[in-house]
Amino acid sequence: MLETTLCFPLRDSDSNVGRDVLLIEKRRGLGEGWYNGPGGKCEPGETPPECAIRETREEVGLEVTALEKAGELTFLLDGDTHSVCHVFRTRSFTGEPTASDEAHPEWIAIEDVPYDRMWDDDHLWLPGVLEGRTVVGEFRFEGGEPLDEAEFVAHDLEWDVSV
Ligand SMILES: Nc1nc2c([nH]c(=O)n2[C@H]2C[C@H](O)[C@@H](COP(=O)(O)OP(=O)(O)OP(=O)(O)O)O2)c(=O)[nH]1
Repeated sequence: MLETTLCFPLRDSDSNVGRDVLLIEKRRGLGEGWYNGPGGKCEPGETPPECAIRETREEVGLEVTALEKAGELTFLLDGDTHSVCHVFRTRSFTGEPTASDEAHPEWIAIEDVPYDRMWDDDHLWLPGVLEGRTVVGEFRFEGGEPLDEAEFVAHDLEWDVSV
C-alpha cells in the first residue's frame, strides 16, 4: 500500500482578519506544475506525521513542530487502490519558506487558493480542511497510470469524522 502525505501550514494573514495557507508550485513528480501542499511518499518504517514533517522540511525548509490530522484520502485508479494520503494542518513551525528543486512555496489567502491549477478533486475537500474540519474521502480515477493524467470520475466524502 502506497502511503503519502500532505501538509498545509496556516498563518494569520498580514493584511486582514483572514488566513493564509502555504502552497507549493510543484516542480517535479506526481502533480508537476500544479499547486499543492508540501508532501510526498512515506519511506519504509516512517509514520505519516514523520513523513509530513520531513517532506515539509525538504521541500520548503520549514521545521514543523506539531501537526493536526485533517483527513485521510484514498485514491483509486481503475478500481484498485492507488494510494492513501494522510492530510495534516499545522500552525506550529519555524523558519521561512524557501524554494527547492521540488517546490516553489507561496503564502496564499485561503479565499484565493487556485483550485483551477490543482488536482481536480481538491476543490471538494481542501476548503473544509482549511476551515478546520476533518474529512475521509475516496476518489476514483480512470485511464491508467500515471494518476495525474487519469480522469477523475467519482467521489465519496464524510465530514467531521475522526481521522
Ligand atoms: N492535493 C492533492 N494531492 C494529491 C492527490 N493525489 C495525490 O497523490 N496527491 C499528492 C500526495 C503526495 O503528496 C503527492 C504524490 O506524491 P509523489 O509520488 O509525487 O511524491 P514525490 O515523488 O513528489 O515525492 P517524494 O516522496 O518522491 O519526495 O501528491 C490529489 O488528488 N490531490
